[in-house]
Amino acid sequence: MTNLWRIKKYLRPYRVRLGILWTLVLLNIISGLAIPPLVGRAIDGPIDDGDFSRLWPLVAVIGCLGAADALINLVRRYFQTTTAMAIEADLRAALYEHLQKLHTGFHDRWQTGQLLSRVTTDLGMIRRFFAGGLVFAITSIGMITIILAQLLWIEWRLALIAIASAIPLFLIGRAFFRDFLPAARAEQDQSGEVSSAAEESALGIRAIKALGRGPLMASRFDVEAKELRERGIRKSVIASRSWSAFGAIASAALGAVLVFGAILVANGQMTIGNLTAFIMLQLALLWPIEASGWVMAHGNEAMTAADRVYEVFDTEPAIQDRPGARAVERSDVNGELVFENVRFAFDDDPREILAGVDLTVRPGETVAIAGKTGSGKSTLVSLPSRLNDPTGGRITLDGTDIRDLQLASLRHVVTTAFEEATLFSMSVRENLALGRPGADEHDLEEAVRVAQAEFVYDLPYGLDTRIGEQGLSLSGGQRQRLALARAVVVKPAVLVLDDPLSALDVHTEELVERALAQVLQGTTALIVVHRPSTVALADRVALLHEGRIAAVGRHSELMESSPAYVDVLSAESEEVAA
Ligand SMILES: Nc1ncnc2c1ncn2[C@@H]1O[C@H](COP(=O)(O)OP(=O)(O)OP(=O)(O)O)[C@@H](O)[C@H]1O
Repeated sequence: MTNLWRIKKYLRPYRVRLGILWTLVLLNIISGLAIPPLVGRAIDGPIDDGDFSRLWPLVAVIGCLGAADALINLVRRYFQTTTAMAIEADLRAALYEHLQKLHTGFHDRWQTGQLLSRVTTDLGMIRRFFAGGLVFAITSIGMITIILAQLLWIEWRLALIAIASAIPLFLIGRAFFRDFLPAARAEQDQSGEVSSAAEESALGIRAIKALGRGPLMASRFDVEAKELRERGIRKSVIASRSWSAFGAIASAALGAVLVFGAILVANGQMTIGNLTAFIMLQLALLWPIEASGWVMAHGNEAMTAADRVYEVFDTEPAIQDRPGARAVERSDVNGELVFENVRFAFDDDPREILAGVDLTVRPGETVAIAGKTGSGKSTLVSLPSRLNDPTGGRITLDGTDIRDLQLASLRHVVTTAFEEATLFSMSVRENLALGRPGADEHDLEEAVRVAQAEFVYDLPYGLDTRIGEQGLSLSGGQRQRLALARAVVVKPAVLVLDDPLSALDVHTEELVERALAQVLQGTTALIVVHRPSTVALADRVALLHEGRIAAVGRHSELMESSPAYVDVLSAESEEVAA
């Protein structure tokens, strides 16, 4: 309950709307429950006396109350739905913003499907609770209280029968809470597993087809989907059992009232009009009692949904601005990047990937990082833009620890292009300008030229062509060149390139390198290299070996002085040749 309660801060901006909503709910209850006593009065009065002149005014009042009830209902539903949707949209935006702040380690650990189901299904459940369950709950409590008061007023002995039926209802409700909550959680978690499986299959469709593993993946998906179905059925069985029991007890209570009511009428202790009003009210009680089963189910689902959503909200962004962090302007940066005894280990992994890296990259210098596969090159270059933070030592930019610089401004100054070129479902122009929304036509043209990505002008709508999810309609090399152009557009002070030319043919790579060399003049750059040809871009090369920089120098010097360096490059070139 506590997590669902925490959502109240998202309700605050809608205070006025919620105020109107609750007033309408109250009016709805009053207009609905005023009718049965009036019917009773009509039966015992004008109908019993056969005095129709007194009947019509009562009929008119009952008619007006019915019409008012329907109208209020309509307006209430409008407020209820629009307010709940607005709250859901706010929560979704907040959750998305929070996900953006969480460091990459969080996203490595969490399956995307589990996050997707939280952003979609779980928030939907919370909305349905606020739009339906909560309003029903409050309406039901209000109705039950007023109806019980009316029943006691009309005939207390019959009212006791109605009240006695509350005991088994309470017991069933308690058992329901005990069983339904874990069942709902299990179903929601499994729904995340199914989303993950579907998402992985969609992303990996090429690999699945190429390996001829369609049937295998389908059968694995089937297992997850069946599990979801079974958990869903288990949950529904618990809910239906309780709802049926609720309905059965309420109907039994109604039957008992009919029998005892008939005896009281026969003995002249109760009028027929009062018995009719009593039964009408008790029938009106059936609805909130039945609805309470539904409300409890929704409430439970919303509680587990809120727990799942707050698991994400409660994860503190591991990489944040330090207190007193200052903004850094591109124009103020010289670009001296220094790694001082930098250590790094991934969460929950005792191995140190970096075990004391010392490296100075001078302003405007291009340093290539070479090393065996898995030696930690990508890890090392993820540190200057704070995609990860070192677990020991520090990195300075112009002498200031990068953790003392505001994160948002740091990432405008230090930009990275990765080997895995992720493009977004937007136009080529939007993709290019992602890191610098104010970039003009000339900046984009220059970046496209540097990355040898002129093919974009031949796309059906040139720069305005919308490229598909992950740029799937482009080749690997084309995507890589666009991602490189995107990093170049930013004109950062420090450019980090994590093997961004791996998918290019040797000829294109040479052209890109030649153009890139001009851009790199005056830009501090850190480039992960695999191919000896890419090393040509660098002023110096640093060899990463067993978590440390084992050698630094010009390529030609290292070729002479470092057998380990020769080994790494020859291994890489054999791989490339293969
Ligand atoms: N998110 C992660 N969690 C745990 N370990 C990781 C994670 N990412 C990478 N590693 C491990 O860290 C080590 C270094 O990986 P990294 O990707 O930095 O190496 P690399 O030198 O860039 O490799 P390659 O040349 O193959 O791209 C590897 O052993 C890898 O298995």
